Amino acid sequence: MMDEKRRAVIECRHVSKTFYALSGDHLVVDDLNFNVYENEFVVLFGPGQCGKSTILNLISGLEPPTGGEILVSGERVDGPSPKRGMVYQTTNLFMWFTVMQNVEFGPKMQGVPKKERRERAQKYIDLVGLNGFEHQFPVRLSGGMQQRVGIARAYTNEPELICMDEPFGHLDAQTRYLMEEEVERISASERRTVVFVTNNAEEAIYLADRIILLHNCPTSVHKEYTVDLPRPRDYTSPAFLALREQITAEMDKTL
Ligand SMILES: Nc1ncnc2c1ncn2[C@@H]1O[C@H](COP(=O)(O)OP(=O)(O)OP(=O)(O)O)[C@@H](O)[C@H]1O
Repeated sequence: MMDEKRRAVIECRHVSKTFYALSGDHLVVDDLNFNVYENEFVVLFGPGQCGKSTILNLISGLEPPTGGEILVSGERVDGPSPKRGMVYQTTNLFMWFTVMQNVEFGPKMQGVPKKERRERAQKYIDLVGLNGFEHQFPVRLSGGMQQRVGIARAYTNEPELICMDEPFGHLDAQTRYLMEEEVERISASERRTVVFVTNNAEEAIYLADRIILLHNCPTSVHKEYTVDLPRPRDYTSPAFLALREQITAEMDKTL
């Protein structure tokens, strides 16, 4: 069960977001309220185009809300910050940099001395299973390996919060399962506060401490589920399948 005394890393309070355009205003987020607690793995789950990426962009400070406020570690978000790491569906790696250069880029920009940032980058390269690939260029790596680089890059900044926006959406089913297991393993050994976006119920249940089911656009919190199945989870266990059925049926009500 969630211990409400834990420190809130994210506080979304009455958040709304409207995109203004000549063709008409588009209300995408409407009175969104939720907290995410320290070291919690929260999955934002909802139908396609409901506004999940928009919420992550608001939390990471890439977009300002039009109403309400978002606090991260008690401070109002008013722009992007290296304290909030992002992992995207497309890896956005620098193709002309090696794996090591990609992973150490964040600390380098923050002026972390070379020895320290190399050690830090190596720790996370090892953690994601890319030991031996430090000097390869991303183009030589598979999609799953490129996502590992993206994850190592996010962790190497040692952010207080990592946002992952459908990071395995482009991967084939088998690689996706493998990467879900990898994220499970990484977050078991390196606890972080993670907000992970998906529209895949299985992925949500496999990874989440808590699932926030979102309404269709304009989005807000429809329902929350604390997932207390033992880890690593078994996709085929009766409890897993029952929860999947329950959440999928509930999602149909949000459409
Ligand atoms: N910069 C923008 N300007 C105008 N409309 C936008 C902008 N960004 C997102 N939208 C609109 O907001 C709605 C929600 O988009 P968003 O990408 O947040 O949904 P999503 O749930 O992440 O979708 P998916 O599951 O397909 O990735 C969509 O209708 C989209 O067209």
